[in-house]
Amino acid sequence: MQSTYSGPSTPTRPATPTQATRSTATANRANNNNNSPTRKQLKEITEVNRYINYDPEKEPIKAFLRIKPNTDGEMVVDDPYIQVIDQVEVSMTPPENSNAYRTRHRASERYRFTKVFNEDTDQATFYNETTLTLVKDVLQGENALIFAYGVTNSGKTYTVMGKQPQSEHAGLLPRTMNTIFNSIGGNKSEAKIQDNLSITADKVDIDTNYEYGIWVSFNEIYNEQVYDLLSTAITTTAASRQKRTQLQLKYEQKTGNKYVADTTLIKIKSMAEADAIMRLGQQNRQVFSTLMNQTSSRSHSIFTIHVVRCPVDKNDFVIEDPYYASLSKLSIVDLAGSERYRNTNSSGQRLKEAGNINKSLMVLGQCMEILRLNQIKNDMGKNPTMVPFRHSKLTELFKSTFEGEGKAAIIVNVNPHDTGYDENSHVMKFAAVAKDITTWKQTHHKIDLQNVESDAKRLRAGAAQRRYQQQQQEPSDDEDDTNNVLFVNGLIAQLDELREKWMEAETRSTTMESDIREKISREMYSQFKEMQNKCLLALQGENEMMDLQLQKKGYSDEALLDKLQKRQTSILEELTHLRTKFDEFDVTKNNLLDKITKLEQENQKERDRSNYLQQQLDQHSTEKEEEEEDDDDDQSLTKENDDPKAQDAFNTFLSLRKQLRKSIFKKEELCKDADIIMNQVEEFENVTFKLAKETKMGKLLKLIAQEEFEKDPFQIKSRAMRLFKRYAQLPTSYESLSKNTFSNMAEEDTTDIQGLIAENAKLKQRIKILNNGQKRLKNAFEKTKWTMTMIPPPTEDDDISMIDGDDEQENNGNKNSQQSQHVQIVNEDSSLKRQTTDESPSFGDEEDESYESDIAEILGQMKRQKRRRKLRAR
Ligand SMILES: Nc1ncnc2c1ncn2[C@@H]1O[C@H](COP(=O)(O)OP(=O)(O)OP(=O)(O)O)[C@@H](O)[C@H]1O
Repeated sequence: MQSTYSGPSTPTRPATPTQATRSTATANRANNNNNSPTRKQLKEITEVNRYINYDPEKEPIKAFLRIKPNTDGEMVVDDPYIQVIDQVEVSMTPPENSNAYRTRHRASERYRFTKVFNEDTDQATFYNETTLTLVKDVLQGENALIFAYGVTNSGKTYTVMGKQPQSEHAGLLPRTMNTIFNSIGGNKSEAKIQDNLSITADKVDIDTNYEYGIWVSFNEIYNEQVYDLLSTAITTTAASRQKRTQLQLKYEQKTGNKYVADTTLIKIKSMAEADAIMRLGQQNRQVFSTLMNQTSSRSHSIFTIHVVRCPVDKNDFVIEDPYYASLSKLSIVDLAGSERYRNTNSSGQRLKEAGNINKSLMVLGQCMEILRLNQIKNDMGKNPTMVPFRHSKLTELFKSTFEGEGKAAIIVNVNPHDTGYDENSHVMKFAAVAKDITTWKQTHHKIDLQNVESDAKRLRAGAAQRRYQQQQQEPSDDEDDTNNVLFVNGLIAQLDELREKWMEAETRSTTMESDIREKISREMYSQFKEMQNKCLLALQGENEMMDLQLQKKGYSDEALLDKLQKRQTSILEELTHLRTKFDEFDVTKNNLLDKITKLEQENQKERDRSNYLQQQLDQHSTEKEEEEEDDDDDQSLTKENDDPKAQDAFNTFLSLRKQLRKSIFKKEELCKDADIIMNQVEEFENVTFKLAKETKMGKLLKLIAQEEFEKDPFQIKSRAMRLFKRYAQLPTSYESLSKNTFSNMAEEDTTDIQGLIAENAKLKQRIKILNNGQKRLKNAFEKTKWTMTMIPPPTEDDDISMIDGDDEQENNGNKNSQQSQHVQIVNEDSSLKRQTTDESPSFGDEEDESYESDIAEILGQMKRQKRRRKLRAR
């Protein structure tokens, strides 16, 4: 049966007189005014344009209104606010309880549609007058989109899917599938479907020069996420829903349009299969209850039919070349309820759902509005505004359709018995905007199949068979039916073949892919193996080299070890030798120490003897001097004093002076006799200055007063000072005495002194020799001690002759670090050699110097005593 659908076309319909008049006037005003038009003006311009500037290449979005009948159990609105004026127009009068009544106006509003379907419209009529033409377009290779818009419980799902029994209440989706299979599948298919579904079999003319393949997908947009309703893994519990795989929208490389990536795409072979698929999707669809409607759908469902067409040439060859094949799509969308969430008492998840539903619907409305404005702007030569398609998944997915790639139809469902005026007014306005949008008609270039040369060809089986039968038999009325059956069978066989080919192609591609993968993996594996072998070979070579090197190294190590062991042995021998030497040196050292002790004792004895001799020498010298002085004094006094009394006094006083001098300067300490003599001097009467001077008593007293005594128990020193002062205060009338007493020393005395000096010199020489011996012994002792306790650091002059020639060659550059042990031993040895062989001492000058200083001190003492004597003489 051929469709008789010829639905009303909005562009051809005249506007109502009032609208047309008002719109034209407004448009004229807008044209005369260069300022930007207001929204109202734009709307009016659109109305005018729709009729005046009709473009046959453009296709406006069709908008169908379906008013839901009052079904059982629904609340009945007292005052119906929708009145159907005619087939394309309704008016809505705001009731008193509506917001519109309170805030804006009370006058009724009129809304025009492509077609208005009242409550009595059955499903078949609605389908035939709204969808059938789009199905035809899809089978001819065009894209189409139908979406049902309306508040909850307005009849959207009923319109799209229908309800049981399907024979009467099948929605436009099953009817579409039925039409498609009727159209492309032939009579047999039709009969089968009728038995099962009891849907009136609509059929559209198709281009028989094509073979058709039908594929379907069923998706859901819920909370701005896209899901697959045909996924086998779908579960129905709310918790598991959260884990459903979210699908992504991706760009088609060829067209740049968005599609749902990785969604299940099922090839449908019959209406029965299509029905099963639809029911599966419906079961999986999200349905949540709200306070307003227990069966309210909270998601948008999208059922897409993909029609693939492959051309058939005049020789009944199906050209399976993708270049000639075409794909067209028909999407049927059951939108979620468009009510506003504040009216639903929603909360939590429901509120989020409502927000998202309304967001996508709001974006859909915005897109429609801007598309419409852009059309007007385009007519006025202005730049278009960006359409916010990407603000929601729904608009993003159907962007291409709204932009002109295919036809679109909106089914607006209203339920005036249950839904409030304000909600339905909103829906009406949306539809009013949508219907003003035009999309471009798609032009299909006829493919010239006469000279198609393609490798992807196969003979259409059914057609060949039919042709053969036609040639064999003359046609008759009965035969016509038979031929039809044959034709249908041929078509079915052809489709089966097509399907098989399809499957083959798929299998081939899958096999090829797997083969390629396997080949690549084999190739990679072989390359990997080759690389592995190479690496292994290289490693083996390296390993062998290493082994060789290790062997060589092992050999040289052994040699080195042997050498080291030899060296160790030689070092041990050296060590033993040195230890023996050390023991010997130890004995020598002890002997030397004994010798040193003896020499020191001898030295001390010699020193004592030297001191004794020095004392003797001093005493002798002093006595000589005194005798000399005494002789000299006596001689002078004899010459100068003729008076006997004076002479006596002089002699007595002189005697006292001599006694006093002897007593004081010959003894270490001032003893009793000095005190007695001093008393006599103090008590001596009539002492004159002259007497004190001539007897040199004053001088002696002065010397005594200046001298330092170890002990002075009788205060000789202070008493001498007092006497000296007393004598000094006496009147002076004497002549000075002769001065030099030493120059007249007797010759024999000088001889004695010379003898003593000579003896002293001999003693000195002997002391020096002893000191030298002592010093050498000390030196030897110190060396021995140094060897035992500390080893000095090596010097450049140190002997390293113990290191053999080979070692020197091996150890060039780091001698010091490796030979310290040898150097230490050699040092010790060489030092010991030096100690035993050197005649002249290398140190020990301090001892010499101390000895010399001792001698110098002795001589100094002698000189001092001599000087003192001279002073005394003076
Ligand atoms: N034209 C009609 N004739 C008979 N029954 C109808 C009609 N329209 C709707 N119904 C019935 O009304 C009820 C609500 O309709 P439906 O479920 O299609 O509303 P809806 O808009 O899809 O709601 P939701 O947005 O919640 O999915 C259903 O039981 C449906 O069968």
